[in-house]
Amino acid sequence: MTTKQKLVLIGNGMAGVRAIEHLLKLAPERYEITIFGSEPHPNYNRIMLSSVLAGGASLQEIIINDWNWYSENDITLYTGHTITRIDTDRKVVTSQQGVSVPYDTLLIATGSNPFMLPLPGADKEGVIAFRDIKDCETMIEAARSYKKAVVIGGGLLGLEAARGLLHLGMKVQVVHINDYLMERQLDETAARMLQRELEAQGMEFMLKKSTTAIKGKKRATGLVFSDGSEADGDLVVMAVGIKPNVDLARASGIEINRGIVIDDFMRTSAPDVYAVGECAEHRGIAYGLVAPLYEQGAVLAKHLAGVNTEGYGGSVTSTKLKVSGVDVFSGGIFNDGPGNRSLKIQDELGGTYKKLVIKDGKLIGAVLFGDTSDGAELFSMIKKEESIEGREKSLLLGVSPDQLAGGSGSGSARLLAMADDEIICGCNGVSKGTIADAILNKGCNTVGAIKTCTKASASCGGCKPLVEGLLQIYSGDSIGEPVKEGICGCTTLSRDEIVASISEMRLMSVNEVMNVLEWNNSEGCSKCRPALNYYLGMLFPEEYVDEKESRVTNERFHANIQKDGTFTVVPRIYGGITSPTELKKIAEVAEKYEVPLVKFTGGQRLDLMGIKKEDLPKIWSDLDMPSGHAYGKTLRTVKTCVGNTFCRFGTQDSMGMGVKLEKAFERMNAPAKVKLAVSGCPRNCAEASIKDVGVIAIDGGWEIHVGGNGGIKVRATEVLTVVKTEDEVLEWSSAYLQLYREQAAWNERTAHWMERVGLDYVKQALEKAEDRQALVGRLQKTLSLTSDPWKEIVQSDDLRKNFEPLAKPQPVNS
Ligand SMILES: Cc1cc2nc3c(=O)[nH]c(=O)nc-3n(C[C@H](O)[C@H](O)[C@H](O)COP(=O)(O)OP(=O)(O)OC[C@H]3O[C@@H](n4cnc5c(N)ncnc54)[C@H](O)[C@@H]3O)c2cc1C
Ligand SMILES: NC(=O)c1ccc[n+]([C@@H]2O[C@H](COP(=O)([O-])OP(=O)(O)OC[C@H]3O[C@@H](n4cnc5c(N)ncnc54)[C@H](O)[C@@H]3O)[C@@H](O)[C@H]2O)c1
Ligand code: SF4
Ligand code: FES
Repeated sequence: MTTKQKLVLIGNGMAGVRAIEHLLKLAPERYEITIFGSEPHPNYNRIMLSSVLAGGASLQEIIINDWNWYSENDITLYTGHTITRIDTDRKVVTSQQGVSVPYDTLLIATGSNPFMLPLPGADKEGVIAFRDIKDCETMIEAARSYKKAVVIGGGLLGLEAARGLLHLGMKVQVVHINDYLMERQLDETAARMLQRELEAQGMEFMLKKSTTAIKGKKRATGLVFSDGSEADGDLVVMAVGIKPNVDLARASGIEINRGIVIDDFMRTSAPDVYAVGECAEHRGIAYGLVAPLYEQGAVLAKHLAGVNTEGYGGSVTSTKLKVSGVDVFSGGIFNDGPGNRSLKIQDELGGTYKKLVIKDGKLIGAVLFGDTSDGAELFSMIKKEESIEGREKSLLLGVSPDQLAGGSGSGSARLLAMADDEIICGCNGVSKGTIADAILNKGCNTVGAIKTCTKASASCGGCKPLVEGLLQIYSGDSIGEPVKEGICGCTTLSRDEIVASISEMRLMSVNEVMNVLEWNNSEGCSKCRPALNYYLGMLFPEEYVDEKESRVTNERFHANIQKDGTFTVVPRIYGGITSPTELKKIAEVAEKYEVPLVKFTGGQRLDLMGIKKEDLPKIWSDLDMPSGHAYGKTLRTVKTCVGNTFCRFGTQDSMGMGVKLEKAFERMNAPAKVKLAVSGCPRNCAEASIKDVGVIAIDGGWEIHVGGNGGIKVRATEVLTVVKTEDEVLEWSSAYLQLYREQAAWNERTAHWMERVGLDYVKQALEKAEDRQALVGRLQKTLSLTSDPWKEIVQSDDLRKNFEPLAKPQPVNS
C-alpha cells in the first residue's frame, strides 16, 4: 500500500477549498488532507453575504460544504485555528492554538483583509468592515438598535452593503472619494445612471468626500470630512478595497510583492508551497473576484494530481453588481484610452446604456446598464479576443429577439446562437455546452439540478437568468418541476386557486391574469407564462388566442430543438402504420435536404434530424403530411403491435384501434406530453403498461390502463376499467384525458397526477356515463378548434418569416 502524501491547506475559504474539491475528483486517494481555517464555520459562499444582508438568503443557505463533506472526504478540519507559523525547512505548520501538522505539500489560501482606513476613531465601537459572517451578523444586530449607517466606499462591496442595510431598515449614506460611483468598474455615464437608480431605492450619496476622522465617544456617531462637513451614523462600514493577506507568508520568508508571488502553477518561492486565491499575485495581479481564483484552483488541482496542464495564464475579469432591481455589468477594459474606440448607446427613458470598447478590431471591454442580457456573450468575445469587425453596430444595437426567435420576445435566440464553449457562469467557468449536456443528457430539468450537477449559478447567481434561458431552450417540453404550489416566485397562489380565479373572473390573457392576481413580477417568468397560457387555452378553447411568446421553444417552432440548435421533423404516421408511397416521400425529402440522420423513434415514427430552422417550412411543404407533434405537450404517438390481423396470439385489431385513437386525439394539447399504446393481447408487445393510456386486448374486450410512464422514473399503469367495444375505448380514454387536461398542474405527467389524486378519485370521477359524456363533449369541442400547425405555417408568409435565417448585421460605416 502506498502511503498518502500530506497536504495542508491554510484558509478554509472559497479559493482553497474549491482547489481541494477539484483535487478530490482528480486524485481522491493521493493526499491525506488537513485544512485550517480562522473562521469557526465550514466553507461558505462569501459572495452571498450580500444576499444574506439583503434578506435573499439565510446563513445556512450559503454553506458550500457542510461539516459532513469534510468527514466524508477524510479531511481533518481545524476551524477557529489560525496558522501563525510555517517552518518551510522542517515542513511543519503551527496554529495559534498550538496544533502543529507536518506537510509534504502546503497550500496557502488566506484570502484578503479588508483595507481599514487608519483614521482617528477607527477603533471605536460600531466601525466595521464587510468581509465575513461575523461582520454580517454585526450589521444585522446593529440595525436592531440603531437607525443611521454610513458606508465609506462606493465600490461593489460598499453598494452591496448599503443595499443590505437599507433592507434592514436603516437610513444609509454612502461616502465616496471619487466624483462618481464604482469608478473601478464603470464609466461616468453608467455610474450616474446607477446613482439615480440607487437614490430611487432610498440610498443617499456624498461624493468627492475624504474622511478625516470618526466622531463619537466609545461608539462611532459619524464622520468628519476634509472640507469640514460631517455625516451622522451609528454604524460605519468601511468598504474601500482589500489587501492580500500575506503576513504569514512574509514571516515565513516566502517571496511577497503585493500578494504572495506565484508562477503559472501556483508555486511560491518556497519548495512544495503553493498559494491560490486573493492572497496570491500572478504576473503582477492579485485578483479580487472568484472566477479567476477558481481558474487558478482548477489548474493547481491538475498540477497536484499529476494531470498534464498548460498552467494558468491570467484572467480577464467581469463584474456584476448584486443589487436587486439594478442591472450593471462591466467586463475587460471599459475606459477610453490611446488606440481605443468606443461605441455607446443610451436610452434615458428606458434607463439602459451600453458601451463597447474596441481596439484593433477586437472588443476589449464593455459596460452595460439596465439590460445586462448581452453580458455573457460580450464577455466571451472579450476573452476570446475575436475580431468583431463589421459586426460592431449590430453588437451595439443587439439583434432583435423577434428577428431571431420568431417572436419569442426573449433572449433565447441569442443564447441559441452562442457557441458551445462560451462561458455562461463566469464564477464557476461553466460553458453553454456543459449546461446543455446536463439538461439533455443528465436529466437536469431545474436550475437547482443544474447547479448541483455543473455548479453554474452556485456562486453570485448572476448567471441564473441565462441558465433559466438554456433550460427553457433545451428542456424543450420538460422544463422544471411540475407546477403545483404557487407556480413560481411570481405568485403565492396555488394552481387550483389560479385556475378557479381565471374561470370565475373570465380572465382572458396572460397579462390580465398577472395583473388581476397581483403577480410580484409584472413580466412573469419562464415557469408561469407557459402554465397560464395552457390554463387559459384549456378553459376557454373558443375565445382564447394562444400566446406564442408564452410557449416554450419547441412549441414556438413546432419542432424539437437539438443540442446543436438544429431541429427535427417527425411526420404523423397513425398507429405507426405507413405505406411505400409515404416512405418514398420521406426518403426523397431526406435526400433533397441532405438530412444528416433519419431515425425510428421509440414510438414507431420516423425522425428526420439535424434540420436547419430555415428548412423546416420547405420540408413540411414537400412532405405534405400532418405534424407528428413530436415536440409539444400534446398527444405524441399511439404505438401498436400487429394484433389479430397478423399475429396468432392476437385477440383484437390493435392496429385499427391505435389508428382510431391517434386520429381522435391528434393535436390534443395537455399539461404534459401524452403517449398511448395498444397491444393485441396481454403479451403486450406495444408496452402499453408504461403509457399514459395503454389499451390491452383481452378475450371479448379491452382493458384500459392509465398513468404509466417509461421515463426517468418508470411507473406501471393501473387498470381504469374493462370494456367490450372500440367505441367504449374511445369514450373512456377521451373522458380520462379530458379530466387530466382540466385538473393536472402544468407540466404534470399523468403518472404524477395519478400518484397525487389516486386511482379511486379518477374512477369515481368517470363512473357515471353522463359525467363521461360531458368530459368527452368538452374534449371534442377543443379538438374541433385545432388545426395542423405546419399547414398554417406553410401557407402563411408572416408565419414563415419566423423561420428565416438571421439578418446579416450591417457594417458600421454603411
Ligand atoms: C460581501 C462580499 C461580496 C462579494 N461578492 C462577490 C461577487 O459577487 N463576485 C465575486 O467574484 N467576488 C465577490 N466577492 C469576493 C470573493 O468573495 C472573494 O474573491 C473570495 O472569497 C476570495 O476567496 P479566497 O479563498 O481567496 O479568500 P477567502 O474566501 O477570504 O478565504 C480565506 C480564508 O482564509 C482564512 N485565513 C486567513 N488567514 C488564515 C490563517 N493564517 N490561518 C487559517 N485561516 C486563515 C480566512 O479566515 C478566510 O476564511 C465578494 C466578497 C465579499 C466580502
Ligand atoms: N459583485 C461583486 O462582484 C463584488 C461584490 C462585493 C465585493 N466584491 C469584491 O470584494 C473586494 C472588495 O470590494 P470593494 O468594493 O471594497 O473594493 P473596490 O476596490 O472595488 O472599491 C473600493 C471603492 O472605495 C473607494 N474608496 C477608496 N478609498 C476611499 C475613501 N477613503 N473614502 C471613500 N471611498 C473610498 C474607491 O474609490 C473604490 O471605488 C473587491 O475585490 C471586489 O471585487 C465584488
Ligand atoms: S401483443 Fe399479443 S397480439 Fe400483439 S404482437 Fe404481441 S403477441 Fe401478438
Ligand atoms: S456567474 Fe456567478 S454564479 Fe454564475
